[in-house]
Amino acid sequence: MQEYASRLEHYTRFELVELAEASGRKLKPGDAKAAEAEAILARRKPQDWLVALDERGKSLDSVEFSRYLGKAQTGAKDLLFVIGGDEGLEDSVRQAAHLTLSLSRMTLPHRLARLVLIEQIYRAFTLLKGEPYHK
Ligand SMILES: C[S@@+](CC[C@H](N)C(=O)[O-])C[C@H]1O[C@@H](n2cnc3c(N)ncnc32)[C@H](O)[C@@H]1O
Repeated sequence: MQEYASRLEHYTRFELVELAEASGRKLKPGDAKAAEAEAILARRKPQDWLVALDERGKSLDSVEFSRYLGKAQTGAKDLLFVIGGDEGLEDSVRQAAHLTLSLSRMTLPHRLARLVLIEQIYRAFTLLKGEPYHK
């Protein structure tokens, strides 16, 4: 994560925000998910395109993903990628999303999903710049 985060600094402003899991507050699973959704949606700014990570979402190849990043840049949009906790994301987050993105049809632990995502974001920037990282 640190390696890709520092590589990304050459291309964009990147911030990793970890919200506390609401399940630690002794809420029932549904209520914990709703509390997490509220905290996620409260962070959204008007210029953000929210991208919800979910295995049931849309599959893009790396070139298609780089075009999506390019479109956000052209439209002066900030991308807010959201990865769920153990219980996944609540429907309200998926409904608010500009894109629901799948990295694979398999369910990944959230830290692994985060690592795959950041590498793909880095790859996307190298593609947009025409740099020789992507083979
Ligand atoms: C352990 S998973 C949660 C699984 C949960 N049971 C569900 O139904 O969503 C934690 C988070 O990692 C992300 N994630 C896991 N696998 C993914 C995949 N294949 N594609 C995109 N995101 C994924 C999602 O954001 C998910 O909410």
